Amino acid sequence: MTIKKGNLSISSENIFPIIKKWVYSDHDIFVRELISNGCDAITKLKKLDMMGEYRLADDYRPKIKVLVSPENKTLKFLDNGLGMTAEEVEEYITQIAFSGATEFLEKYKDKTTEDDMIGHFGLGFYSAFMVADEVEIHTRSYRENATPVLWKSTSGTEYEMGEGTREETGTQITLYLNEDSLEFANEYRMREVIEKYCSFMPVEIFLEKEGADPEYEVIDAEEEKETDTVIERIQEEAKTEEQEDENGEKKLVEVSPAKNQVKIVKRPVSLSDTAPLWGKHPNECSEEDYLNFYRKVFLDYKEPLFHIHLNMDYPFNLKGILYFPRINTEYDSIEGMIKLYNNQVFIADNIKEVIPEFLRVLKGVIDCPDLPLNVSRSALQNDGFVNKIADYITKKVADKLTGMCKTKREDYEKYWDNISPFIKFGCLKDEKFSDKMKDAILFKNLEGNYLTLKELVEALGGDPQKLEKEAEEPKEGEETEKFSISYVTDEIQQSQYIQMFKSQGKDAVLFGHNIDTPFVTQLEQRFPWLSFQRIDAEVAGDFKETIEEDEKESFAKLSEKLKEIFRKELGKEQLDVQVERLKDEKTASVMVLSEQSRRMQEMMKMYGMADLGMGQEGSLILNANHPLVQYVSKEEGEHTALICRQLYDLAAMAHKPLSPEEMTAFVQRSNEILLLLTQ
Ligand SMILES: Nc1ncnc2c1ncn2[C@@H]1O[C@H](COP(=O)(O)OP(=O)(O)OP(=O)(O)O)[C@@H](O)[C@H]1O
Repeated sequence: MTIKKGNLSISSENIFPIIKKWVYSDHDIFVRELISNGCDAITKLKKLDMMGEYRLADDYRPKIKVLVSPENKTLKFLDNGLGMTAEEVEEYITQIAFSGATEFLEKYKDKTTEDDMIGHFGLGFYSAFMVADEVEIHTRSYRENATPVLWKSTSGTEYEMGEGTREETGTQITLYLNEDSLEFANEYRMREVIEKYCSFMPVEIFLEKEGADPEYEVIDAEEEKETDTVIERIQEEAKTEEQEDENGEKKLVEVSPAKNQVKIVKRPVSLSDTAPLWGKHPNECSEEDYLNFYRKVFLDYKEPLFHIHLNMDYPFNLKGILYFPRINTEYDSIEGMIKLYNNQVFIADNIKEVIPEFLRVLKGVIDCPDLPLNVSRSALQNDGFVNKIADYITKKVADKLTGMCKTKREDYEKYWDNISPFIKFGCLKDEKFSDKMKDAILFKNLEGNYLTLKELVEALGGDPQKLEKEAEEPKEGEETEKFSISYVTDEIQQSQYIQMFKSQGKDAVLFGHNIDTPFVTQLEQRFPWLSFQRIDAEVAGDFKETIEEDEKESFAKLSEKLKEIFRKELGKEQLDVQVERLKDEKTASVMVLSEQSRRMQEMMKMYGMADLGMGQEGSLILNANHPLVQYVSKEEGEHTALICRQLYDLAAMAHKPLSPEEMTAFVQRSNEILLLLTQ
């Protein structure tokens, strides 16, 4: 073969700045490109064998080898795939690969953000020049009597091609690393990159350090395999020990039997699992398999709650496993990780176009060979096919959850506190998901039982049938009668109200997460006859005794008097004070804030306007049945001021935390009260 020289249609001045920019973001991606080329070459050779166009040797074992050499500053990728003839190198490498690079350059030269590229597919072989000053290809085609080829390029824009020396079918790509990329000649760094991109490639991948001393291991003779390189056969004699028996006589006892062992060259361990769990049928996978897979992929030793195995061939090909992680919301940030693969080749984490936002708190893997990955992100967003994938994933997750709620209710309830924040988030983000989930949203009541909305409405004496109907636009002037459901956001702070509820046989639900506020707003929009209010929003009618007609006048006077005294003693002229006769005799005072005002306050807090003094103070409700209130209502006594302030603080505390000054005053006053007891 004559030596051929050539020039590529791109110049180093225009391509390198772009390649370099690319290098800074995903500078390790060339590993994926070169290894997946090797995988493709192997797949093609196996196909030729299947079609009868080539005969694979009986002991053929497809494999990719990566050799690092820190001394020589080289990196080699070897595959036993189909190899290339000189014509093929000319066509595929010189023309296609390099023209691919030109096309890439054309496409991305005006793009400045990383976001515009996804997966970086399409640059393939050329990506080697991101890290190498010089690249060599030694290849030999599977064709009979094929001449080996050596191709090299020192600049990425000029090349030289001639006859090579490779004897076996397949390809070796050698990278002479540039000074900025020497890290890739480090075995540990290379292992990390291969594990990142190639952990599940369909071909075994072995990493070795060139020229390293071989490592050995000793195994039992019966474990020896034909493929092992035996260094030495070891016959170990039985070991004996002198021991005393129960009669005190010394005897020789065998402590380990005679063994036949073999010293072999350490068996190489593939860095890729060629048959990942997601590709198997769910029936073939045990819980243990799912758990081990989770640990291996996410290095998370907390057990996930449960998983969903996605497995479909039609209308598109998609497989994957999604795990619901156990989340300690107090300490962990809820950040999931969904790894996207294309035919077992890792593409990227958390691609937002494919994985619906609310599911990005999950951990999992998705393999979708049909995904168009060589297009820009903006194109992905508008791609109907990609949207369908996201819809499908959402639907599957909803199916699994609703199925579990129906058939494994006990488990589902156990998981509920953990999974409810993201399910609610999903409902807020995705109407279809919200629709599907409507009978699988649980509400925890004061007894700690979990009820669906239907069960809850029924338990509270409402009509669950009404939930079947979506909201109808209320007619003009029409007032819908509200069905009110009380909720608790802080069991400790609101314990006084809970106590009142319990004593009257009333129930409420527990909402412990920020997401609950927007979530109930959504529910109320959907069912305008439903209204949620915090347990301290009002003192409902059933907690009060009715004031008889003939008492009304004197009761009004009493109320007026108490209002005046309290306002004066507290120095709060605007304070709303209401006097009631509460059935719960233990309660002297409570604070209420209407649901509407509270939501308004929360909203202002969210927008950072809490300090503008627009927040409303609650209303102080006094129980005229309580002796302390009765004491205050009598002519001004010695302790009136003390009692007024203490009753106010006690009521306010159950509502919101006291300020530091208020707290100090409260503690001092409490001590004063205790002192009075001692006198
Ligand atoms: N190790 C190899 N063995 C045999 N052929 C190879 C090898 N590496 C590259 N080729 C040939 O060179 C061509 C160009 O490779 P390149 O990686 O640039 O693009 P690609 O693999 O076709 O596409 P992609 O952009 O998805 O990587 C390949 O299609 C293949 O025919």
